[in-house]
Amino acid sequence: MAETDNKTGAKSPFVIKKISWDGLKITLKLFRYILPYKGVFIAGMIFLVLSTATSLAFPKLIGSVVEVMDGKSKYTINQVTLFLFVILIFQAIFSFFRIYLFTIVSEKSMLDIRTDVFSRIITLPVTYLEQKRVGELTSRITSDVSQLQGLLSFTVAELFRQIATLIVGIAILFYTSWKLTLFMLATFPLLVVASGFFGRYMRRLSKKAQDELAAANVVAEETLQSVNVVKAFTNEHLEIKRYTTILSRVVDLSLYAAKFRGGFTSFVILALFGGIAGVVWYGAGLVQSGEIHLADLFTFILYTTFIGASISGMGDLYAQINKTVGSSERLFEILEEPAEITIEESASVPASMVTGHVTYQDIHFSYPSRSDLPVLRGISFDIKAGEKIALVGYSGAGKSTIIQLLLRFYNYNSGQILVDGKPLTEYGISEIRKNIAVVPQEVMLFGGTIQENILYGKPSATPVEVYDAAKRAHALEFIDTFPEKMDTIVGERGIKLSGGQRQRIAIARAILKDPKILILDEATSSLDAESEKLVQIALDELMKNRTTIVIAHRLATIRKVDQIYVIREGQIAESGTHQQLSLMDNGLYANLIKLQFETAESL
Ligand SMILES: Nc1ncnc2c1ncn2[C@@H]1O[C@H](COP(=O)(O)OP(=O)(O)OP(=O)(O)O)[C@@H](O)[C@H]1O
Repeated sequence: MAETDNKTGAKSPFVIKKISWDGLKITLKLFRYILPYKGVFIAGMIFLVLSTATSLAFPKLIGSVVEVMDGKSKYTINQVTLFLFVILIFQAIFSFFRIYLFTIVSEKSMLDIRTDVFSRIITLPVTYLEQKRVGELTSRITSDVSQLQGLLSFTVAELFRQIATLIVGIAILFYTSWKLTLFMLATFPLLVVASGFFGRYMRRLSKKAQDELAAANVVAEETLQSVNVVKAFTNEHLEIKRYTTILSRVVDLSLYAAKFRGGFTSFVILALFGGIAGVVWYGAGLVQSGEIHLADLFTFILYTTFIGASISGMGDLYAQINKTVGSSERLFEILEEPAEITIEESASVPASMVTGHVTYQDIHFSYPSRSDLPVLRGISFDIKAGEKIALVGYSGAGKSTIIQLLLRFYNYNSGQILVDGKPLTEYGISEIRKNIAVVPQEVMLFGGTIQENILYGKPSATPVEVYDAAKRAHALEFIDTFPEKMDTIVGERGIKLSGGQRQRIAIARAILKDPKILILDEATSSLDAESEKLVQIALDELMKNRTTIVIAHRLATIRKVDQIYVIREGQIAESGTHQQLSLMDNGLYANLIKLQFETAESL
C-alpha cells in the first residue's frame, strides 16, 4: 500500500495537479460518449440557455416592482407580479427539462463508459491485471465513472450558468450604472486572488482525503473478500484496527480541510457582503444625487449577489473539474491499454478444431514482474493427440506456469510451444483458449443456478446438453437431491456446494465445452472416499479421447497417465511412466510417492 505521510502532505505519493491542458484534452475525449445522444444534449443545452436567461431576468423584474412602488412605471403592481409569475413558471419548466434531458444523456453515456471500461478490464492481459488490486479496478468502474456523471449532469450546466451570469450580469450592471459597476468591481480582484489561493490548497487536501478514503475502501474490500481467513485466525481486531487507522487519517485530513473550507467561506461571506454594503453605500449616494433610480439600485444589488455567488461557486466548480480530469485520466489509461482480445473476437471465433498434439520445445520463461528470476529453464515434452501426461513436483517448481503458457496468459521468452505442429503464437488467443478446458483446483461458481454455471462451458448449449453433461460428470447424483434441481441457486446467495460437488460442476462444464485439450489442476485437499470415487469416475469420462495435462497431486490419476514429468526448479528432472519412475532408486518421483504414502498413512 502506498505510504501516506503527515498532514501537510509535503511528500504525498498522490500526485496533486493543477488542471493541465493535456488532462483537459483527455476529458474532452469523453464527449465522444455523448455523440450518440447529441440530439438530447443539444435540447438540454437549449433549455439550459433558456433557464439561465429566465433566472437572469429575475433581478430586472424585482427592479420593475420597485419602479412601480416608486411611481415611475407605466405598469401596475399586479401586471408586473403576474409577469414575474409567468417567468417563474417558465423557469420551472425549463429547469425540469434541463435536468431531465441532461440526466438522460449522462445516464446513457455512463452506461456506455462503464460497459467499455468493464469490457476493457476483462479483456486486458493477465500481466496487466495482476499488477493492479481488484479494489483499484472496481473503483475505476464505480467512483471514477460516477465522477464523470457529475460532469455531464451538473458541472457542464453549472459552468455555463456561472459564466453566463458573469458576462451577462456585468454587462447589465455597466448598462445600469458604470460608476457603480466600477466601484463594485474594485472589490473583485481581492476575492478572486484569495479564492485562487485558498481553493488550490483546499483541492490538494480534498484530493488527499479522497485518496485515503479509496485506500480505506480497498482495505474493507480485501477484508470482506477473505473474511473466512480473518475469522479463522480470529484476527477481526487487527482488521478493525487496520480499517479504523486509515479511516481516522481520512477524518483528520477532512477536519483539517474543513478548517480551511470554513475559513474560506467566512472570508467569502465577509468580502461579498462587505462589497454589497459598500455598493449600497455608494449607490445610495448616487440615488440621492439623482444619478440613478432607486429601482436601478435594487436591480444592481441583486445582480451583484448573483455575480458574487457565481464567483464563489467557481472554486467548487474548479475542484469538480479537477476531480473529473483525474478520473478521466485514470479511465482513459485503462481504455487505451491494448486488450489481448476483442469482445467480438472472443464471442465469434470458432474453435479451430485442433487434434490436440502439444509440443513444448526448450521453453524458457520468467514472469514479467520478476524478470530476473527464471521460472522455466528449458522445458521440452511432446504429447500426442489424446495422450495423457502428468506434471508432478514440489510446490513452486513451475507446474502451473507450464499450463499458463499454453493458455497464453503469458508469452514465453524463448523456445516454442506447438499445437498440431503450428506455433502457439500463430493461433488467435481466443481460438486457442476455445480448444482448452481447465478444471481448476479451486472451482469458482458464479452466483446463479447450477444450470447457468454448467452453461458457462458453452453458453449456446441446450438444456438437454447441459443435463447430459451433468450426468456424465456424475453431478446429477447430488443435483437431483435438491428440490429445485438444475435451478438451484449456488454461489454467494445460494447454497454452498462441497469441494467434490463443485469439482463435478467444473467437470460438467468441461464436458460441455468438449475441447481437444484438457488441463486438470487437481485439488490438493483430499475429498472423502465417496466424493473422491465419483470425481475420479467423472474425470475418467472427461479425459477420454482428449489430450490431457494433469497437475497431479493424487496417485489415482497419476497411475493412469502415459507419461509423468517430474519438475524441479523449472526443469524436467525425471520422466517416465509411474511404473518406471517408482522403481528408480532415490528418484525424486519415488520419494514423492513415498512421502504421499506416508502422509496418507499418518492421517
Ligand atoms: N504471477 C506470478 N508472478 C511472478 N512470479 C510467479 C507468478 N506465479 C508464480 N510465480 C513464481 O513462479 C514459480 C513457479 O510457480 P508455479 O505456480 O508454476 O509452481 P507450481 O509448481 O505450480 O506450484 P504449486 O504446486 O504450489 O501450485 C514460483 O517461484 C512462483 O513464486
